[in-house]
Amino acid sequence: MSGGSGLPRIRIRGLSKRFNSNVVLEDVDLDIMPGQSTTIIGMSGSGKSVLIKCILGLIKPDSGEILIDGENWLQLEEQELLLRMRRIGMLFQGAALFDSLSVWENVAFALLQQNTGKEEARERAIEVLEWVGLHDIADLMPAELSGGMAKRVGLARTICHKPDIVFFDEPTTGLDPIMSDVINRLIVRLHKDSGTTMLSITHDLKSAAMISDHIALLCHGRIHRQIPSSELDSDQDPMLRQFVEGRAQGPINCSHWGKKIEEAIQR
Ligand SMILES: Nc1ncnc2c1ncn2[C@@H]1O[C@H](COP(=O)(O)OP(=O)(O)OP(=O)(O)O)[C@@H](O)[C@H]1O
Repeated sequence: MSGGSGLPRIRIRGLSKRFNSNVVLEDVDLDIMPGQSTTIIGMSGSGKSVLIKCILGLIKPDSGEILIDGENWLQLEEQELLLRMRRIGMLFQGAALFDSLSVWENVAFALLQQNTGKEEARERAIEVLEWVGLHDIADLMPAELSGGMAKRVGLARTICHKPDIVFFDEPTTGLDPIMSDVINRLIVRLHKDSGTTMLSITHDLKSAAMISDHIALLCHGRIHRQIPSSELDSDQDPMLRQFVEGRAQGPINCSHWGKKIEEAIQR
């Protein structure tokens, strides 16, 4: 399904979410155009996961709009939302494979849910497993996989049903630098070959620069700055620089860490 020229595939307006007194998102605005790959970066606890969970309908925001191809998903009935979710792919941080299903059944999970025949689903699963370099493990169980293999199986599962929009939650967390590079390269290839719209969250700046064409800094509950990823090293915004250079001191308010830590880093 096309987003149409000029219309963002994902448009977020005034999105706010608090947990009791903890204000996590406060008036978040974000546009992602069709075929764009955007990565949200930000400190631990800045609300990156909460933002993605709001988009996926896993957390209900307090206010705001989430428009996908111009349609407000927050106003959809559950059944309608489930139908729309078929167009979405999601790679969770820990790959989140089902232990009781074989690798190919995990990969083809969305297809099997959509009543695709078993043989056709297995064929497609093996095709995407080949794409991630794992064609010979279709009948293994998740417990038999290494972390890097599980991540690649998770990636195969994310794209098996040919989604229009893909979300990546920390795609390289817990992987060694070489396996991280493999995953980054697969994501880049996916983006190049399919033109899928992508939204990722990560702490890994190398990964962010590689897999995305735009980078957005989530800070103090808002998208503070959005830049082309090619400008990550040259952009002079003080908060962005503090984050990129990994400095504890600077304009990003770290008060939620507690007074003791603040005092310690001032010394
Ligand atoms: N279900 C929840 N109930 C209460 N508080 C929550 C819930 N989910 C998240 N939070 C709080 O929201 C804030 C943002 O959490 P979130 O997981 O989105 O951060 P993050 O930017 O993804 O961090 P990290 O990079 O460490 O994964 C944190 O203060 C967290 O404690």
